[in-house]
Amino acid sequence: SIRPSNFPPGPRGLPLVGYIPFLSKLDPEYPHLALKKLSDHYGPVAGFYLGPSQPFISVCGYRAVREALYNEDLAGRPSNAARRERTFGQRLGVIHNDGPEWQEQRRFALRHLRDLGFGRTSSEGLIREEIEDLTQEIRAHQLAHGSVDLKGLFNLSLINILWALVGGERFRRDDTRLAHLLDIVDNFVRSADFTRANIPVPDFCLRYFPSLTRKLLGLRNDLFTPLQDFIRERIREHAKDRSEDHPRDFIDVYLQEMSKRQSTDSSFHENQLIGVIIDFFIAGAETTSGSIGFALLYLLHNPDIQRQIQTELDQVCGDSLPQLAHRPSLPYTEAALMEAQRLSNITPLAVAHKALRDTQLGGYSIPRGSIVTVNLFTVHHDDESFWQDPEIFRPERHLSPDGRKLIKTDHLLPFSAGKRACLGEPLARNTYFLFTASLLKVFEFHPLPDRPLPTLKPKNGLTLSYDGFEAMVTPRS
Ligand code: HEM
Repeated sequence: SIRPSNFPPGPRGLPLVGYIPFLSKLDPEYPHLALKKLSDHYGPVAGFYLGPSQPFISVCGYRAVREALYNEDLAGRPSNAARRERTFGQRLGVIHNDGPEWQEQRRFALRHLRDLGFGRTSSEGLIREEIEDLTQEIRAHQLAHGSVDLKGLFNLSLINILWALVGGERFRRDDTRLAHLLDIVDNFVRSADFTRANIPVPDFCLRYFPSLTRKLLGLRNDLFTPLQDFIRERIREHAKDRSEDHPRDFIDVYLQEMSKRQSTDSSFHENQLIGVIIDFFIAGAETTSGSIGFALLYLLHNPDIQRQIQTELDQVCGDSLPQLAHRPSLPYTEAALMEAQRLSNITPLAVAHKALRDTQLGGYSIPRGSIVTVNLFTVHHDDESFWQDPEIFRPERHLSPDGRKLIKTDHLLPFSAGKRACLGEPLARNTYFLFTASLLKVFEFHPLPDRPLPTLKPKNGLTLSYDGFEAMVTPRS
C-alpha cells in the first residue's frame, strides 16, 4: 500500500484476511487490548492499511481520544455491505449512517425521545414498573432455586422500556410476544463482533460470493428479518389507529413527520423508521442491562462496598425505593456506579468512526475514508497519569476527600463524547441508577457458598458482556 506522507506510524499493509490473525496475535481475545498493544509500540495514534486502500487508525489514551472525538471531520461512520444488509441493503438509521441524513434522523430522535419523557422524571414511572416486576421475579427465583441466575433478567426489562417509548406498549413479563422480541434482539446482537464488523468488505464480495462473505463476517440474514418484520407489523398497526393530534409514542410522531414530508427525497420513510428502531434496540438494551449486571457482579466481589451503598440508601431514602430526586444526595452510590462503568467498559472501542475528509490527528495526516477506533478502555485504564491502580474497584476515586461531592471528569467516557456521543445517555443513566440502586435497597447479593466467585472477565462481542452468574439474593428487612 502507498502510505501518504505523515501517515501515523504502524505495521505495514495487511491483506484484508490478514487482519483477524494480526489482531489475534496481539491479543487472542479482545480487539481493544490488541489495539492498545499496537499503541504501546507505535504511539497513541497508530495506523495501518487493510488491503491496498483502506486506512485504519487506532486511537488510544485520553489526549488522543479526546482530540479525535472533538474533531468533526472524524464524526463519520464506516459503511460496508455487511452493515447495510441489516437495513435492506441501504444505509439507514442512526448508528451506521452519516451526512445530512444522519444529522436529520439523530436530531429528530433526540428531540422526540425527550418529549416522550426519555431521560426525564416522566419516564421514571415506567422504569419503576419494570423494577417492581423484576424484584418479584428475583424473589420467585430465589424461593424456587435457592439462588438466582442473574443473566438475561435485566435484558427483558430494558427491551420492555425501549419498546414502551417506541411502540407505546408495555408487555407483561410473561407475554410471549415480549419473549419473542427479546429472543430476536438477543440473537441479532450476538451475531456480530467488533473485529469482523469492521472488515471493509467490498460490495462485490457480497454480491458474487454471498455465502462465503457472510460466513467470513458472521452475518446471519435469518436473524435480521424477524426483527424487521416484527417492527414493520407494529408500524402498520400504528398507521391504522393513530390520531394526528395525539401521538402516543415514537412511532406515532415519526409517522406524523412522514405524512408532513411527502416528497420523494425525504429521509423519513418506513424503512428508515425500522432502521432507527433497530438501532435503539442494538444500542440500548444489552448495554444498559450489561451495566446493571456488571455493577452487581463487582459488588458481589466487594461486599464492604455493597454494604456501604446500602447504608447510604437507607439513610437517604428511608423506607422508600430510590428515586431520581434522591440522586444528588447519594454520592457514594453514584461513585460506585461510575466505578463499575469505568472497570467494565461495555463499549471499549465505542462504535467505529470514519474520517469524512482529510484531516489531522496527533500531528499526523489522516486520509479521508479512514476507519478510526477510539479506545475508551485506554482512557479508563490510564495507569500512568490519571487513574492510579486502574484495576482496583474504588468508588472513592470519584469523590471529594470528605466523601460528600461527586467528582465529574472527562477521563470517564462510558458514553463517549462529541457529535457521536451516545444518543441514549439520559435514559441509560436513569435506568442504570434506578435499577441498580433499587435492587441494592431491596436485596443483599452474596456469592454462592463453597463456590469460586463468578468471573469478572468479560465476554467478547459487539459489546463486552458478562457471563451470567448466580447469586444468593436475600431480601433486606
Ligand atoms: C449504559 C448504557 C449505554 C452505553 C454504555 C452506551 C454507549 C454508547 C457509545 C460508547 C456509543 C458510541 C459513541 C461513539 O461512537 O463515539 C453509543 C452510541 C449510541 N447509543 Fe448508546 N449507550 C448506552 C445506552 C443507550 C441507550 C439506552 C440507547 C437508546 C436509544 C442508546 C442509543 C445509542 C445510539 C442511537 C447511538 C449512535 C449515535 C450516533 O451514531 O449518532 N444507547 N452509545
